[in-house]
Amino acid sequence: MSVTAGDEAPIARSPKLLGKGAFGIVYEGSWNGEKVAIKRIDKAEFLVFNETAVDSSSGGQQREEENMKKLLHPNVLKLFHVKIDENFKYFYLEFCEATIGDYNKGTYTGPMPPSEADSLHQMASGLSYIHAMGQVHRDIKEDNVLIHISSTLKISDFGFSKPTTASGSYSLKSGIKGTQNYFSPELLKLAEEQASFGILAHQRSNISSDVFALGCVFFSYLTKGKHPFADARGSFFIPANVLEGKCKLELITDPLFRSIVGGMIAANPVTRWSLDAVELQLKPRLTQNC
Ligand SMILES: Nc1ncnc2c1ncn2[C@@H]1O[C@H](COP(=O)(O)OP(=O)(O)OP(=O)(O)O)[C@@H](O)[C@H]1O
Repeated sequence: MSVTAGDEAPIARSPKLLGKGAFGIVYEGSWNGEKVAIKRIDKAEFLVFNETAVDSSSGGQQREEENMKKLLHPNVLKLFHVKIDENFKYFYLEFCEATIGDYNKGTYTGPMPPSEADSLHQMASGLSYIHAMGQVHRDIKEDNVLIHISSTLKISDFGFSKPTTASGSYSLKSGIKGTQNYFSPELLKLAEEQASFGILAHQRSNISSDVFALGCVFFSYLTKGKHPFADARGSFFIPANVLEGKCKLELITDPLFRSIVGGMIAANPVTRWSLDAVELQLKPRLTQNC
């Protein structure tokens, strides 16, 4: 991983747009002759968007860079290079074909891992590695699992990631971050407290909230895009259903996958399954040597 500064435009004149996120635009580009995805973050926009939530130690883009630099795993998106100019910061990322969200919607029909168990295992293995490296992701969702042409799934987008203690806990002093429809019940309760009383300087959360979010991603992957806590009223009611434990596990037809997802989205973080347990349960079904 390298960092450079300079005026030379890193993005071609008419670049191919790959997607847009809350913090930046992603274009196709090249790095050392290899096709890459370049995520361009506008420094000013980022600061306005994040002004109430800046960590005392670093902003999100700095965090994304620092955290990604340390990670090297087949199921975690690789950061090759960072370039900085007056207005933007550019992340040169491993190029992927689509997201799990695209696959679920049917807009991506390219190469995938050979079986559902392989896909689930790859996602669990990437997240487990991130946790083992002492980080919590905090924004696991179907659009943050990318599909590489080699039929490999990769966890991406480290803008909200943070260091954890050895036991997997982390401070909420910079606020609760992430995507609400993937929040665990304990995070939703803390978010309600935060809305009433302000930022919870002394509260802590734990990597098990990432496991809950990945359980929701597993569910949507296995049901082609459904959310376990959505009902006929639409996605607006997902948080209320999470708090009431109203989920539709029966939509997963395979009993093993149903029990794994049930364990991952358990309401109680203490009894929620660990990723080690998830990987162990999937092992007999794997067709690939992971
Ligand atoms: N490495 C990549 N290769 C190919 N496409 C990518 C890559 N990274 C991101 N994209 C595309 O760009 C989109 C935006 O990605 P980005 O990480 O900026 O935001 P997001 O995670 O989708 O949203 P948000 O940041 O709002 O949570 C993705 O949904 C995906 O379609």
